[in-house]
Amino acid sequence: MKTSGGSDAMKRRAGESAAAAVSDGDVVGLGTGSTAAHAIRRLGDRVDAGLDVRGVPTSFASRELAVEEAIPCLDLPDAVGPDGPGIDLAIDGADQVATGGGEEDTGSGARGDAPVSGGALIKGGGAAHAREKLVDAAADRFLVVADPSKESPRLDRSVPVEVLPAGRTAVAAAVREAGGEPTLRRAERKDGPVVTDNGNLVLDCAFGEIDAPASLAATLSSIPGVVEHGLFVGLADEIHVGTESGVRVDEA
Ligand SMILES: O=C[C@H](O)[C@H](O)[C@H](O)COP(=O)(O)O
Repeated sequence: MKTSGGSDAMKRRAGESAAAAVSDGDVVGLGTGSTAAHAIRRLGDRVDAGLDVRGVPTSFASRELAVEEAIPCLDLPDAVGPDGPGIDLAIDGADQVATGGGEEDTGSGARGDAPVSGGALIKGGGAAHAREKLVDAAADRFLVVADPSKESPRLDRSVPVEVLPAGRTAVAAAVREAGGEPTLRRAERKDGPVVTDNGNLVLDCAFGEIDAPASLAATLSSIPGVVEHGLFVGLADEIHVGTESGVRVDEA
């Protein structure tokens, strides 16, 4: 599984804190990335100890880890279909977490019409954001797990945008039109681009400081050829931040 910056001990504290919020009988969205992996491993320990849960993986990698941990899995369509149990909570990492400020705006991706300030996220460093957004948005509660290196008053990292392969030049042009600079994500250990679990490509789009994440989310969602983007606005309920000495839990 991909790892990123930040101390692994802090990521582990965050993951374990979120895993502790899972109750017997829950259906749990299993996020992707090095921080969510700690939550999945702790859930695996709890399953070993007799906890009855079912996981809904957000990627090939999180499914592999869940299988390794003997966590029974459900596919998303079965979990949220008419006869499905739904998803009680999702636990997922983030590449950047807004700690506050920004315009109060709403748009595509926001849950309800709550004003947006802190808690907006950039996700997709592992190119898993399309399925992550489906699972995280479907959950009754979405717990973000992070270390302090992810926190920022304003979002300013590049926004991953998953695109249909045939749409990549048209989407890139539309992103430039919207003030962004798109870069096709290239694979590190193969010649050529990163191909997502869904068979698509990723454009990492630099917009500088993002003052109005919901407005930008709506703009990106409206571009033909965009499958999903990594701005998660109005979705997070709690942020579990692992620190040097423990865990801080913030309401989003
Ligand atoms: O596509 C990947 C996901 O959005 C990850 O949750 C995100 O990149 C954070 O990963 P990590 O916990 O490894 O920093």
